[in-house]
Amino acid sequence: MHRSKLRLRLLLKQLRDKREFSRTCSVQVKEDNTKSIYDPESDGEKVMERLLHQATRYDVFCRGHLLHVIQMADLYPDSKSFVDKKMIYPPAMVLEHFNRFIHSHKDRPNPDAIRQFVNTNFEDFQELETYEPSDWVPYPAILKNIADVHLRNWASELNSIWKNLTRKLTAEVVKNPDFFSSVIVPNGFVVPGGRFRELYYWDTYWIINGLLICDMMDSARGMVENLLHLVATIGHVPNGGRIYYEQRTQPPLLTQMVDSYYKYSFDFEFIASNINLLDKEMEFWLKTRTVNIMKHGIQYTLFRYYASDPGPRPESYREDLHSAIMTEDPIKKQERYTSIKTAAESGWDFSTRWFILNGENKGNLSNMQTHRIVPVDLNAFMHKNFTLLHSWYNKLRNKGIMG
Ligand SMILES: OC[C@H]1O[C@H](O[C@H]2O[C@H](CO)[C@@H](O)[C@H](O)[C@H]2O)[C@H](O)[C@@H](O)[C@@H]1O
Repeated sequence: MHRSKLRLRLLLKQLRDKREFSRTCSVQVKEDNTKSIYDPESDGEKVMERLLHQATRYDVFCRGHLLHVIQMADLYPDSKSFVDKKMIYPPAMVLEHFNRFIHSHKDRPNPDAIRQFVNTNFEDFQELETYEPSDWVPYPAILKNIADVHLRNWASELNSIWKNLTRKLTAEVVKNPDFFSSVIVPNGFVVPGGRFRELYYWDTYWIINGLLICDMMDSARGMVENLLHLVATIGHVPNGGRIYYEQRTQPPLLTQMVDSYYKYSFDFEFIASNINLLDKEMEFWLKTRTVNIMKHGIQYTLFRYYASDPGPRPESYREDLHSAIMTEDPIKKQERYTSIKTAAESGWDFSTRWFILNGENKGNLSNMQTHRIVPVDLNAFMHKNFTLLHSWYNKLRNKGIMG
């Protein structure tokens, strides 16, 4: 058979697999991709080129057949290990290799073959490097105010941890982001540590308050700028600095981080030049995370956490799929995934506070219904955000900066 026809057949098969897979696992398939390929008038080679060109790192690390096969093979104790790897080839080529691989194993590769496939197409890579922040000082002013010697030593030890947890993306990642799941940000950042090797949204709130206490104003501003950059590029702050976190956010504390920075720096210029982005984040919450509640004949618009993108969490794929395995109905299955992802978005993950059983806050993990709860703390955060923005807009107006 002509080579291009054979490749086209492989692609058609992959699309069919994806469709079947999307039926069972509710994973999204880009419908326009399937349109022209079934058009008998279309030039198969060109269509294939276009499809392969369109493939992105999202098709490898966030959705699709490859992710499903690799994560379900149970290769690593922590599913996050796979989605944090580097691709050795561009995404389109990795997917083409996968098509050939899956076809040559008649759709049923064994775990050893899958491991071999991963080892030839992916590698572990140090995406981050440690560096000593230029504003780090061994004796921040706060230490002088701590009378108790034990507490002062403890605070001094805490201050030295900044040097262990500060990271920046390596030049290789910034130059070739398509090979990685990392999201590019302009400045260095502090990571939580352990398996959490990337920045996290709400962790950054406490981190920057700690940095400010330790006189590290530039580092704190740099981290706030990273989150503002994410709002500018993605439209909201993702859960963390990985593409597989982009569909969920975390407790909305960016405006309050700007406020913390302002309280130390008195830099109102910083607020003035970024207020549009803070506003943009609020728009995101208003458009995607509100519910209307009627009480005593009055309608209230309140906020909830809600991450409803299809399928399991890519970084905990196998675990989530297993937790929904007993649920046959695809709508209920997706509800389960939504509930898990929404719990992750809340930052509290799998807390008993998200359980609902027979209308009461009871039950177990299988009764988790995070997206059906209106959390008081989330609404308090949003209230504070709007109050701050209101006062800053007033100040800008009084200064004649805004009409
Ligand atoms: O310290 C970073 C974050 O760690 C936990 O959440 C993260 O890991 C979860 C499990 O892999 C994942 O579901 C979640 O999306 C991640 O944010 C912790 O629960 C978070 O509060 C914390 O920000």
